[in-house]
Amino acid sequence: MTLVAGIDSSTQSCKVVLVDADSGAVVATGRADHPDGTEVDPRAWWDALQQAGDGLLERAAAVAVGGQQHGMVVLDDAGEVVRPALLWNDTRSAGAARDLTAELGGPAAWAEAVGLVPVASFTVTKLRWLARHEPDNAARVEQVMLPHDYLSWQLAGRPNEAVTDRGDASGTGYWSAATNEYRPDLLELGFGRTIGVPRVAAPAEVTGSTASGAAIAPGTGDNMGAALGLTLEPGDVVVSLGTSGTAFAVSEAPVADRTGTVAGFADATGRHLPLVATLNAARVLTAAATLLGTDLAGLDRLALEADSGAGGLVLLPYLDGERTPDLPDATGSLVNLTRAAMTPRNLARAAVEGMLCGLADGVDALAAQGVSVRRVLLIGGAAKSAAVRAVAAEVFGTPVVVPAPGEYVALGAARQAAWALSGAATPPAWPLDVETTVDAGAGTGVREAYAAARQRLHG
Ligand SMILES: Nc1ncnc2c1ncn2[C@@H]1O[C@H](COP(=O)(O)OP(=O)(O)O)[C@@H](O)[C@H]1O
Ligand SMILES: O=C(CO)[C@@H](O)[C@H](O)COP(=O)(O)O
Repeated sequence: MTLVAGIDSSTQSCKVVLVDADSGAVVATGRADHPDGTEVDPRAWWDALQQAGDGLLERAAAVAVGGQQHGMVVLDDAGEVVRPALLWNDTRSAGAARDLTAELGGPAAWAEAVGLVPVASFTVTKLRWLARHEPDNAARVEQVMLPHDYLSWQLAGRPNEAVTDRGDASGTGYWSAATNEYRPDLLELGFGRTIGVPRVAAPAEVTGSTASGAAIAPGTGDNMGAALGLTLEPGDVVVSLGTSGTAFAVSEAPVADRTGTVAGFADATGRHLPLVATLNAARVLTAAATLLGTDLAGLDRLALEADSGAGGLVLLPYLDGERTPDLPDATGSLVNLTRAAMTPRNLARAAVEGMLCGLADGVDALAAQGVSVRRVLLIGGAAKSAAVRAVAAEVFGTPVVVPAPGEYVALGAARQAAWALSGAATPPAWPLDVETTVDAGAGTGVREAYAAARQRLHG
């Protein structure tokens, strides 16, 4: 049996799956936590990868890394980390995003150039922040890479040339998914000078080998990894509920949304991955559970006991600021409190509904860009919640498919590794097992109440 390994180095943890390259069956898994915070020393991810992959990576004939997108990893001329990486959910570069948008001539100019409009998540804004706020650190920077690029480079023994892929490169703000080219002018606009960037490999290229001799595939961003790990059909939209909430679909054509709501990313197969991301997803539920003095199972029970609409309560869940809508300095709000409504059940329900309404707006934004939405595939840590599944079917208004429990980012990376190893024109056909499908729920006014509250508080 030929084994391949897939890695998901995401915000909260590193997960490794060892998979039979022919069937896609998972034969072993590993996991290690990442440090908390919105800036993290990339060496901590490398440590976590070695821990999670211990006893697994050596058994693989090929390996690939899926990683959290956008994080700014800056290295000096000796390949050493200059400062901790600023992550996708670090909002300190919101001002830089506004400046960069204006400097290029506005949102439409950015959408046209690289398929996205700067917000604090994107790498180019973090480089601008670094250049303006830490000039001594900035002066030492020789090259910039993304979290998955850094780990692939470490796995390859830190070669002279670092490698990335279309998917992750498309989230930097200085690479265009429409033209498949870097935009050195935009990198320079952001950072003030030219620095090294990884080479963008072909989707199934073997880019190097590990110390134990495994072939290294290009890897990709975590959302692109998930798209590859799920066998998507036309009309499928994926909603991932991890630290971030994302809604995305594979498309043949590039997307350039000048409102900035949909980011025109590339996927990991040579196509495109229009995507909407929120900063507040699974952790809204953990915060709500803490507030209610319960755990996630308790929150789930309470939310399912409440009526749809939470007695009128609406949570705008901008607990870590927000990216979509673009409100980096926002905080959360709980509105429509009355004595009757203010029960633990309604609070739990409002947390689930608020988290999902932001993603439902994201699915609508994808549809507005021409994405066909026939069903939603729900993945990520919070997709385990029964309340989330039930509310999702209601607010999305489509059937909600919950794939069998699995680490779909890591599986997608493994599938890419198997593809690179095979030398075939297309990825291996691995089946997608479904745990359950929840029928579309009837509209109950939840989204309207959410939209009204958002309009009232944030315009
Ligand atoms: N049963 C559950 N209900 C709600 N949230 C859950 C459940 N199980 C795990 N989670 C949450 O899922 C999150 C981790 O999901 P994951 O997709 O691995 O995130 P990331 O990829 O961002 O690291 C954690 O915040 C965890 O609390
Ligand atoms: O910023 C984005 C997508 O644009 C996030 O989706 C990150 O890629 C982090 O993912 P998770 O750790 O939440 O999976």
